[in-house]
Amino acid sequence: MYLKRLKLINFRNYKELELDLNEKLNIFVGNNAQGKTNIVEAIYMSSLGKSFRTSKDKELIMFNRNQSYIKVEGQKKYSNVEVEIKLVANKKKRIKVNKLSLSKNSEILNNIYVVIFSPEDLRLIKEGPSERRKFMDNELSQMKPYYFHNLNSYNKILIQRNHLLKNMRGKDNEFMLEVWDEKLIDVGVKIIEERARFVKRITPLSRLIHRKITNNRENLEVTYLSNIDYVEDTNKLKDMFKKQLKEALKIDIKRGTTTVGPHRDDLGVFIDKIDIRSFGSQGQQRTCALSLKLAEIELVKGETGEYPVLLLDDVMSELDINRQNFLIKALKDVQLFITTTEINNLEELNMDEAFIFHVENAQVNRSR
Ligand SMILES: Nc1ncnc2c1ncn2[C@@H]1O[C@H](COP(=O)(O)OP(=O)(O)OP(=O)(O)O)[C@@H](O)[C@H]1O
Repeated sequence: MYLKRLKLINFRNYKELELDLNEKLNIFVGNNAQGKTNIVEAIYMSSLGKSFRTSKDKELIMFNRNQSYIKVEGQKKYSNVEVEIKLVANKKKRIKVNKLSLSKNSEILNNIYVVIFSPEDLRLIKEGPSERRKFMDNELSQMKPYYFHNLNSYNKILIQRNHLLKNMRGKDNEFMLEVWDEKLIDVGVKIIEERARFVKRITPLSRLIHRKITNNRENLEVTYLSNIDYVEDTNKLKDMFKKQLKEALKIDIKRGTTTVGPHRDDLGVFIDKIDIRSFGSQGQQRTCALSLKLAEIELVKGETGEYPVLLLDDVMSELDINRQNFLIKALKDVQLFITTTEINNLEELNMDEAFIFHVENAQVNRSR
């Protein structure tokens, strides 16, 4: 799919902005703090209904204003799609898809598909497990709205269970946990099963891409490190979760928190059996992150029939010329949005068809 038009009112530092977009390549160039990432952020919002930079919608509304509006129009293989988001200070955001108001904001998912690649993503392998869980969760949420729903439910149940655990010390009321355990297991198992499927699909895709980037020198293996000992049978998995919760009960009460469950999952990333999270060079870790991100694009295509649009926020200058080269070649079918402070760094891009937007203090001017 590709995006055709973007409109912003009182969004971040944009009082009013309307842009026609290029089907293939859009480059936003400008100095720091001018408003480049704000544009990418608005596009991301139109896909997932939330920002990748803040969980506080209020921060997205222009200073000293109380409302903000985003409209993104896109073209899919067989249909148009239009997403509108209205943010009002201290109120729930309102979202329309193709002019119809959504009763639940999670219904925004599965309309516009984006994959974002930022400098933080390059650190995906190096950082802690929460970043890798986020990697799985964001993609799964976008492709499968019920996953997003389950994840939210799981987190709410977890908060309740932890609250109860904190108030249990010294009391004989363990039976009160039973109802929360049952709910936690029920939703948790659905999350585990989806993540296991996700990793199974992304493994061969990322391995293939990684081989190409490294000229067949490295063999990438991605594994799902489920915190609950994974078994394919749903009922057995539930039993396992139950058993592990029971075994951890004393520790959980002592610590006042739930120590087992998918909120403790991780991804294992190995090259020729070596754990890259701990032993990879910085270059290897970056290449693995790149392979995973590119695999994600293929996965979205496989699941939805549409290529997602790719948001490359400040990332090109962090890649060496070989990796830039590979990225550009691999992405010829994908609409790109690139933010950069220096256009001369983008030597490998075919600028013939590109739209180049110069961003200065929230003023956007197209030079071609
Ligand atoms: N709610 C808001 N209202 C008005 N201005 C805002 C708001 N939030 C952020 N800004 C302004 O937006 C600008 C930052 O924009 P953005 O993050 O898009 O920068 P950028 O051009 O991508 O810079 P860099 O190259 O450093 O990443 C800052 O000047 C900041 O003050």
